[in-house]
Amino acid sequence: MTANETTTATTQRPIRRALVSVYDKTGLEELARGLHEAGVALVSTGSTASKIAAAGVPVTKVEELTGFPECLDGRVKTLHPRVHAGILADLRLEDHRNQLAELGVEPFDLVIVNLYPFRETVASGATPDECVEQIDIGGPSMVRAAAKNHPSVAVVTSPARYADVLAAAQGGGFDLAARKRLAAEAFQHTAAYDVAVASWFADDYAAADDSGFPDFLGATYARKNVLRYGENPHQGAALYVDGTGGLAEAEQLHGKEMSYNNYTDTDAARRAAYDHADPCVAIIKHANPCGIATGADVAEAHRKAHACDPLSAFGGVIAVNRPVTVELAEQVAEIFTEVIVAPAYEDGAVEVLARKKNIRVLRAEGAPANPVEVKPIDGGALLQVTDRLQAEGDDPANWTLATGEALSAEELAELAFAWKACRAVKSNAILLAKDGASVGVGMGQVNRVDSAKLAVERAGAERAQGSYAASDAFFPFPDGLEILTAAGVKAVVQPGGSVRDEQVVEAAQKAGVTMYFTGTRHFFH
Ligand SMILES: NC(=O)c1ncn([C@@H]2O[C@H](COP(=O)(O)O)[C@@H](O)[C@H]2O)c1NC=O
Repeated sequence: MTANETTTATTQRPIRRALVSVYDKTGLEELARGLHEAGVALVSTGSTASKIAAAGVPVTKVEELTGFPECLDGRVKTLHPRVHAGILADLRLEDHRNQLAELGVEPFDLVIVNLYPFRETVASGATPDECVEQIDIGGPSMVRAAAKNHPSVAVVTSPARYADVLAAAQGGGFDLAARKRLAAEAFQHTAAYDVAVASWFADDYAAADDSGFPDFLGATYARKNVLRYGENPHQGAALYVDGTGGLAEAEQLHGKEMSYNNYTDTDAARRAAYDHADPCVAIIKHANPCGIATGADVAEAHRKAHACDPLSAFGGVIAVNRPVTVELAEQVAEIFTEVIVAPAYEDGAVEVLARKKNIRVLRAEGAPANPVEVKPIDGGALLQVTDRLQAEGDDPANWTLATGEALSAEELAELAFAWKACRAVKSNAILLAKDGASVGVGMGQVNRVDSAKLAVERAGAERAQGSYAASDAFFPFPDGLEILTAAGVKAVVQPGGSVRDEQVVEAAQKAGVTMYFTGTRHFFH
């Protein structure tokens, strides 16, 4: 016997008696049968006991144990000293063992509980009373008690663990290390459950005020992956999921492991691509677009997006708001690409992409859906409603013509594309577009003049001529706008609202350029 095996054997605790009380009855019959065959005596609540008995497995009802009926519509079943003393006795202590003997209480070695479906009940649109009724009280009490007493008791909260339970029951019980891990899982389970309850109270049922922002912000995340490193190799990093799906739970169909920067860029790419109703492709580098375009199909959108800035698109991250076709896959396979993400892939598309060993191919269903964004700051966090082009000023029907000739419907659609695409660019943002595609992007500059210069330079003289320009916030002076008009843009859209709007309008008028005000801005940092 090795030293390790000796430790395991000495900390193992045989399972002789188990308490089972589960809302989710998945796998219950097999579990009960297996435990019985391993010589484990079962004690159980109401319908759990009925189901075990119906499977032909001997079971003692909790009521027989406590001598007290389950009552108040199930609000009181297991909340009894005969149950909790049996879970909480520290069997390492002679005194506890003696007290149990005096009280005539038998200890439990295993507690298997899963809780009332509170979250699911809230999500179903149930009434407040129905939601309150689904707050489990007895279940978490047993789980927490057993987890606290892990030196003596093993606790299981998920049917996914039943196979381990049966193996342990047949093999001499869980050792201490396993019981500690089970206890850790159990506390995570009850913590997440309580956060869901507390959040519902704070956000919905008993909001402190009508600000729309709860006075308590709770969130629980489960680690999905440890990443190779963070933004830089000297930074450790890991991916956590909140259970709502989205990019964090995307299915990887091919390629190297996702990195921290891959995730942040892919998030930005999806945000950009799903802003458009038509088939759209966004190509992102360092969280900024080097091309966004719509097209009759995704292959056309990709050709147009790539043409915006082929130099920068090298090593980019591509998001598509429709299924990837074989035609698109053939195009992407020609270009060094870090990641492609889409809601689906047509037959054969993944195989084409997989010709490149390293490209990460992800499937993430649906548009990004987080209703709020939380940004950590030193000592706290900022929370804001997610910007999803939901403002009045995002609809061209609500724009004000500040100067120049009104655009035709087709031209207005071009300017509206520029406005939406500009939203995906880090501030200060200027974006020039033509034929439903970005042609020049000026991003992340600390003054709007440099952003305008960058956009014009990237577009080049020919593409800038007759293009449609968008600015994510107002021009504080005419200088930024003048760079665009000098490059020959056809029309400009911007929020307006500067104290010098008059001068800016005058400059556009002088250049003969149409300018619309949206009254809405889209800073993005
Ligand atoms: N009140 C209690 O004493 C109590 N004890 C256990 N429960 C829950 O009752 C459920 C199982 O009940 P049943 O076996 O009747 O289906 C489990 O989800 C368990 O967490 C209780 N219910 C709610 O608090």
